[in-house]
Amino acid sequence: MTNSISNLELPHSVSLLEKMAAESIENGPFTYVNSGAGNEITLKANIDAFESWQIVPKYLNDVSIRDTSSKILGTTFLNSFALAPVGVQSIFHPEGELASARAAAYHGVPFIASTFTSYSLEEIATHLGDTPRWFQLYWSKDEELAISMVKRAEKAGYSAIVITVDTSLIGNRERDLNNGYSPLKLGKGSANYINDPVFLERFKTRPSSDDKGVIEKIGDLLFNPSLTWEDLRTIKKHTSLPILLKGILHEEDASKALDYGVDGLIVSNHGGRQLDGCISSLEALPPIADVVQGRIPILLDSGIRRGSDVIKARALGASAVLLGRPFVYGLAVSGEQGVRHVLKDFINDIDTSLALTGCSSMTQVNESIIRRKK
Ligand SMILES: Cc1cc2nc3c(=O)[nH]c(=O)nc-3n(C[C@H](O)[C@H](O)[C@H](O)COP(=O)(O)O)c2cc1C
Ligand SMILES: CCCCCCC(=O)C(=O)O
Repeated sequence: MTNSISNLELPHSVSLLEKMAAESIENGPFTYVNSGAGNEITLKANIDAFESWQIVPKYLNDVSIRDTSSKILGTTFLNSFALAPVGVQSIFHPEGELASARAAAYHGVPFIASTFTSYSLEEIATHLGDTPRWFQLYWSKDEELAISMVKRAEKAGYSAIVITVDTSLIGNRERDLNNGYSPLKLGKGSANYINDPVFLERFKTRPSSDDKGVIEKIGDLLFNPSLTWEDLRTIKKHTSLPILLKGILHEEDASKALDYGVDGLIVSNHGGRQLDGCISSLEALPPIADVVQGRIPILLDSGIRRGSDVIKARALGASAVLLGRPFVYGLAVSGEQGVRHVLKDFINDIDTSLALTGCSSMTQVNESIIRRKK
């Protein structure tokens, strides 16, 4: 890995950074972040969907002072976005989540830590300062382990739990399969498991991340295909933190989420990494927003690449978005500096896009400024 290019040499577009990332790290990890499931139709649809909507700006408003923030479940999103939960970040840079956490803290961008990280959720928290953080839960087959992770997150200052629901199994990621590349088998996402008291109790002795038995056990426990809506009642009994569901695409599921007292939704197809051929996130958003009617916040990810995407997502009903692959490309190219660079550009682009839409605040962005391309 090179991972140490000076900021002056870093490009100001995600597509160029993506090319640079391909040259900076090995093919296995690059393909892992870059690829999607199956024929990558949904991966492409996520980007195309943003192109199929157009902003119709309204001018001659005073936009000299602007506010790009939004407040969601008590968390201030300074620029209406957070970092998406991304697992195994040490395959892109040795400092992995610690580097991206420091970059997030530098810019005050909320951070969502994955269950499947290379560093433990407690260690990541120490690199975040007072930056808002949420914890993404892969609800383990071992319920006690899942609850233990939630409790640890609560103790480490994470202020919401994001349960990913689109991952009953891992998607059919053909390019990774063809490469024979699996970060799970390399033991790169074990930190939250080998530091968990419930997991340790099952193992009796302290396991190491590259122990074959540990890797097998994590692989077995990681996802829980038997999970149902009723299981949400269990988690609510064990934590007072707000619960968001990540991966909601159907408006009927949004309606069920309201019935089950869920606190927020993240409309997402996991960046096209799970079910190929499923709807793009942006297309899924309007019917969900219709059902929700502002009762709980809606966030969106999958395909967010530039500031105008944030404006479009907001206009169609999202309060904020999550940034995924672009920050990982920055991490791969230049560690913390690379992520900082991506965040700086993205923040500037959001601010510029807001002003050029003719709005001085995100609260003014609504359906009146967006039209579907004919
Ligand atoms: C390398 C990588 C790892 C990811 N790991 C997780 C994860 O651990 N948990 C999760 O809920 N989503 C995970 N995601 C999905 C992201 O949270 C997000 O939904 C997706 O990246 C959005 O698509 P985009 O990056 O194309 O915008 C991962 C995505 C990538 C690219
Ligand atoms: C190799 C299995 C781990 C999957 C967890 C990370 C993830 O969600 C992803 O999309 O990749």
